[in-house]
Amino acid sequence: MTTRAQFDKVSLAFETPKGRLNVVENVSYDINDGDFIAVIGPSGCGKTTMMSMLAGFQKPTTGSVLFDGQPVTGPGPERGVIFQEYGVFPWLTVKQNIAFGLTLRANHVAAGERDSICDHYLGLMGLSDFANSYPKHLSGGMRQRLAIARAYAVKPQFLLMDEPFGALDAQTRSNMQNLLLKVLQTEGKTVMLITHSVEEAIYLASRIVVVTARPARIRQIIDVPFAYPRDESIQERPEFGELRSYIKHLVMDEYRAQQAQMRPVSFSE
Ligand SMILES: Nc1ncnc2c1ncn2[C@@H]1O[C@H](COP(=O)(O)OP(=O)(O)OP(=O)(O)O)[C@@H](O)[C@H]1O
Repeated sequence: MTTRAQFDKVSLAFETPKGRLNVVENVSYDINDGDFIAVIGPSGCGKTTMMSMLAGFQKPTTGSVLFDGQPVTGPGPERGVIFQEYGVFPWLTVKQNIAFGLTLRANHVAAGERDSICDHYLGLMGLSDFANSYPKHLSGGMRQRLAIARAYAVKPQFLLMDEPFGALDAQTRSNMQNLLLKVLQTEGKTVMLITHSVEEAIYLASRIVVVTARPARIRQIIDVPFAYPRDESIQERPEFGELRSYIKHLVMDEYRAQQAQMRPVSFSE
């Protein structure tokens, strides 16, 4: 199996006015081609920071983050990113936003094809009626779907998704999860997804990385025992319920540790 991404003894600390804040500590794991990794852990523990090193937005303080065997030095077209506050340009219309990545050199496609790709994703994301609207006229959930459409449209091999479905209502969230599974099945991608939902992690992922309260360390890596393609019926299976209880327990444990740490916020040095 080909290794696509590697975290090798990765730590990251921020220098803040109050001292050094350790956010990620000694994290090592590999992401292989075709893996779907879900990262779960308490709020503020360092999940986004961990992902942003693979996206190329942050550099580790010690250790290394590799993509296809090379140290990550910045963002790249093979890594499609859906971050919470990233990816929708307010000065472009909905359709222009989806088309944007397809006009860049790395993903360039001819105008006619660009149009049909845009129409396809506008339809899939339920945004066809808003093709010529600007993002400020969209609801939070619609903006989020637009960010997803933009990332999918350029067909990156590797998707980095930070809480991509967090702002969506339950029905849309479930539609988006099923659509992601379909996209993976047809396009064969590798995914790293941050989520707060244990159910979402089990339903979508092949492996779940449970991280500790800050600084984020690996608490446990769990293989999800369900084959792809998956459908919602797996959520009724007893193994799904057992895994859910087990992971919720781990996450709750770390959540409590994080709460204890918050009073007062702990800075080293
Ligand atoms: N540039 C920065 N400078 C200083 N501190 C930072 C910086 N970026 C993040 N932090 C701090 O690092 C910690 C981890 O943040 P991060 O966003 O990685 O957590 P998270 O687990 O993704 O949280 P959430 O689940 O709430 O999105 C937080 O305490 C945050 O305030």
